[in-house]
Amino acid sequence: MELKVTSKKGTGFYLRAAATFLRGTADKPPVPSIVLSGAGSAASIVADVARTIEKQGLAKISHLETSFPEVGGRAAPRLAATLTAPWPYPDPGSYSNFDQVVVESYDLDQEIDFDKGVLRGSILLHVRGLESSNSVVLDTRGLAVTGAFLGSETLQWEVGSKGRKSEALGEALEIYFPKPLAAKETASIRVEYSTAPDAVAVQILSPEQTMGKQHPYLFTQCQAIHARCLMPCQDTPGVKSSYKAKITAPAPLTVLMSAVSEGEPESVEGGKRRFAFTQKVPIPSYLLAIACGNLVSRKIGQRSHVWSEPEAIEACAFEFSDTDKFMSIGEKLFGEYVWGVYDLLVLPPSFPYGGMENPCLTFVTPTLLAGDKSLADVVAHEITHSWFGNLCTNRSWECFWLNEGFTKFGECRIMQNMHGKDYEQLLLRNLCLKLKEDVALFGTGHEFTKLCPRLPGVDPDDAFSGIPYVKGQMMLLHLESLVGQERFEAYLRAHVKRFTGGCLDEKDFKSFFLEHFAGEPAVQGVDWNTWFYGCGLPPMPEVDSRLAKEVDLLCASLLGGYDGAAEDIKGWFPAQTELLLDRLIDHAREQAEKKQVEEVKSKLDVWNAAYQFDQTKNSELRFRWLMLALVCGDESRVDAAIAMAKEVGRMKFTRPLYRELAKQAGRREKAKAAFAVAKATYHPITAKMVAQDLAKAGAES
Ligand SMILES: CC/C=C\C/C=C\C[C@@H](O)/C=C/C=C/C=C\[C@@H](O)CCCC(=O)O
Ligand SMILES: [Zn+2]
Repeated sequence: MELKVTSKKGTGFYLRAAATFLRGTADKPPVPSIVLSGAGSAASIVADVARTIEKQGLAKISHLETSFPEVGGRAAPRLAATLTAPWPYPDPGSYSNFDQVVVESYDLDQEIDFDKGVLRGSILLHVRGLESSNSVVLDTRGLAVTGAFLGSETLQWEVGSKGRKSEALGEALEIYFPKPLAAKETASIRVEYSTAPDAVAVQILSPEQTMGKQHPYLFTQCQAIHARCLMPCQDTPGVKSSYKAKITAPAPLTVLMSAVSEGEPESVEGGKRRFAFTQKVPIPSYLLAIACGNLVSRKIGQRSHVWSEPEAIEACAFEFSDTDKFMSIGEKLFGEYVWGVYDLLVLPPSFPYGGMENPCLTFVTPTLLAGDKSLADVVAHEITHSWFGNLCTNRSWECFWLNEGFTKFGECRIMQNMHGKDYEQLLLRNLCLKLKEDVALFGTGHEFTKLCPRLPGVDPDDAFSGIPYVKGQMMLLHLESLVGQERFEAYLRAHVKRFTGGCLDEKDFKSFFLEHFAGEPAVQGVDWNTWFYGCGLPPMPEVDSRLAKEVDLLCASLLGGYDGAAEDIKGWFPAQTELLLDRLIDHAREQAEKKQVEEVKSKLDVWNAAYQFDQTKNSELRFRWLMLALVCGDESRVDAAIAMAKEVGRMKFTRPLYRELAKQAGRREKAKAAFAVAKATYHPITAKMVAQDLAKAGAES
């Protein structure tokens, strides 16, 4: 919520408005935070209002930003103050009362109805009281609840009770116990419900949208707070539950879950089959996953099968044949793999992420199918989540970096074991560029550039970027540089042992690190607060890589007028070519700022003749090449860029392509038209985020 302050209305007006938003009204729930901004004389109104609201105890000033934009040829002071209300629930992204009652396990029983686009059935929640409580509060979004029961007894329930509903968090479902549930007492509550056809967690593809064109396909994506669209749950990473599930689907479709299969499905009436699963390791709600389609599998390792539609299975089995190698390096580095099975499911192109670490069954995008295993590092990343994230879990989305920073570190360490230190350094060089770009996108003083941002009542999708990944990895590399690699890797194994099965936040991380290295002078001077709560870029690590130097040399030659030749990059790692393109994009952006990009643009066809970028099958290279063309203002590749944005729903590619297209008026219309067509084929999360990006681009133009 943003309030733009002008000096036409006085302090009293904005004070009343801010207080009304923060307190809420009979028909509008309170907003968790407000940004007040104003320039010139309005800046002092912003300051007055913010100070008064804080004095009244309604909210705290969580961020202040001063800038001096030019207004009418003169620099005027501008002040933006973020006021954040105290968050009344135990998790910033959930309404659930898991500080009073916890869901220890559940049994999910659902039938997939492709015709109606919903899942229908029940969930039996096994809860335990932590203190005496009258009700259990669960998260939901759009669920049609038809009943709640304790055995055969009907329970009272209410949706959105006590104003707990919002666009960002959905609607609380409060179920009242017939008598208070005492501490340590258990109860099993059954809720009957069906999901909404527009549930953000679920994408249903028509047969025409699949490779085989014969059968529909369904898959879910619950991270960060979308599990509540699938089931009433305590949708916070701070609660872990084991589960059993029975999912019924029309034959001959196969159902897969983030769990171990109970074997062959049972046939049920109406030409359907019921699949059963057990996940005995307690997991947070965001790791629940379901997929259903015409799926086949191939064994690719001791504990691993790859699943996909039949048309792609051979290509998938080849691409991911290094899975066992990653697994054994992961076990050597981080400890025993406890999940039994490690399968991969290759989804349709609309899958919104590179990979999702659903336990026992990693979901991956088909954009990894480069034909040469060069993009399988995403699998190393997802395997690393088997320890960081899935066993040792961020307590809330405000410390997401404890999942992703550790995992990025671990992924690169697996790669060091595969290809050597120099290769890990090369990856780091690429990541430094990525971090710079992501920080620039939010703006260097933005809350979301912190390693631990405040996210009360915020949909974590809005805060998502590479920052928790790379800034987190950099913090760990910094700590490693203080104690040495061997001791740091031993610490990682100790960290896994310490936090396995539980959750942690940055304070738990810090105190265990200091406990582990007690008495070690090297770790005494760590500036923890700047790492955790400082905005913008951290100190960049010194990168020393022969592989990166080769790239720098070629980049300098190309920019110095050399035309390039295929042999230049023969035998290169694709990550080197990625770095080359990233560096060219960086250069083109600088030139575009100075309105001098024509020279780079004039070289694109020449470089393409040398390196065949237009023909690449590697999605990372294709994406960078098309971005370079867009930054250069190359009209001849706009259609190719639009084609990639339409065909691939992986947000890492789709969002930057749309954003770049939308920067210029003419292309913006093309981008909007493309989105209007492609929207229906995207996953709901991609559709939501691209719509936001395009709206923002329109507003800023
Ligand atoms: C500070 C950020 C706070 C919270 C973000 C929490 C969750 C983000 C949510 O939007 C879900 C993210 C899911 C990510 C899944 C996989 C990624 O690792 C993929 C990375 C990009 C890619 O390779 O396509
Ligand atoms: Zn990850």
